[in-house]
Amino acid sequence: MEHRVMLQAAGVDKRIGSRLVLRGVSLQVQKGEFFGIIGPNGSGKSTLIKLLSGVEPPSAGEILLQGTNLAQFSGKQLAQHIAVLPQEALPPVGFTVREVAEMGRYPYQNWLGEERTDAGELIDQVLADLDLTELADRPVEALSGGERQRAALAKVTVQQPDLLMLDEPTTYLDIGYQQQMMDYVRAWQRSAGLTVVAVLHDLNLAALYCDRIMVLCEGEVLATGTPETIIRAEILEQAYGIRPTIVVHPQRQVPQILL
Ligand SMILES: Nc1ncnc2c1ncn2[C@@H]1O[C@H](COP(=O)(O)OP(=O)(O)OP(=O)(O)O)[C@@H](O)[C@H]1O
Repeated sequence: MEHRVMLQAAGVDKRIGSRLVLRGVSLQVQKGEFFGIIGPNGSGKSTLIKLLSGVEPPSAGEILLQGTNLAQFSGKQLAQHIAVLPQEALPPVGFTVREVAEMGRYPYQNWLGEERTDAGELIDQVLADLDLTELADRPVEALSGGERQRAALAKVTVQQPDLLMLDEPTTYLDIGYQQQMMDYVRAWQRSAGLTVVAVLHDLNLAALYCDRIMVLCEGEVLATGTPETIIRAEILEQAYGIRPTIVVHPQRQVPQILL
């Protein structure tokens, strides 16, 4: 059956020790949507990404991927659908850029590490698209932060997921690389109908790239909506305790904040 909803969470709680870190979180991400999650430090964003990607189970509630509970997928099956680009996208040391990209094929390989189709061409293409051809044989520990982030992006691209999750993907990047990375993900979203769920700290980036944004605050959903409805002084004051000035981006017509 064709599902228009890619990912759904219903009444999700997460308890860590004696603390309820997430409380009654519900969300629906449509296929092909760019969905942002924002919120102050410690509000539960990374924890939510762990649950949404199936790394950890919720303590209550359920999470469905195209209508099927995440708990019903094996790790390898899940990896054919969902790729996660973590905050510290530092691929393991001792591997070359090409080897790191090849790891993205893991969900399609049998226990001997063999794949039914040859992914060599795909890997070459992705390395070229990300400007990594020249660096393909370089060990990842000999890369700059921005290059390493591109190597990590190559790996998740080669994984060919339907759903890409980003946890603060631009944390260690300068503004040039931040924009490059977000543009790359958006181009992929538009060309392949990729669904994106991204935790973003930068509210201006969130407003520029997300179709909808959810605000998490102390483990609960404060609001969900388009950038225009979310990036507003009242909501940001409630979430972050600041009252920024909001202006409209002169070219893109989305809200941007000034501190
Ligand atoms: N393994 C753990 N043990 C105990 N507490 C934890 C653990 N993981 C997370 N927490 C707590 O859960 C809360 C939410 O953490 P989480 O990392 O999800 O927040 P976040 O919104 O991603 O924060 P940040 O923006 O700072 O990355 C925090 O109070 C954190 O201290």
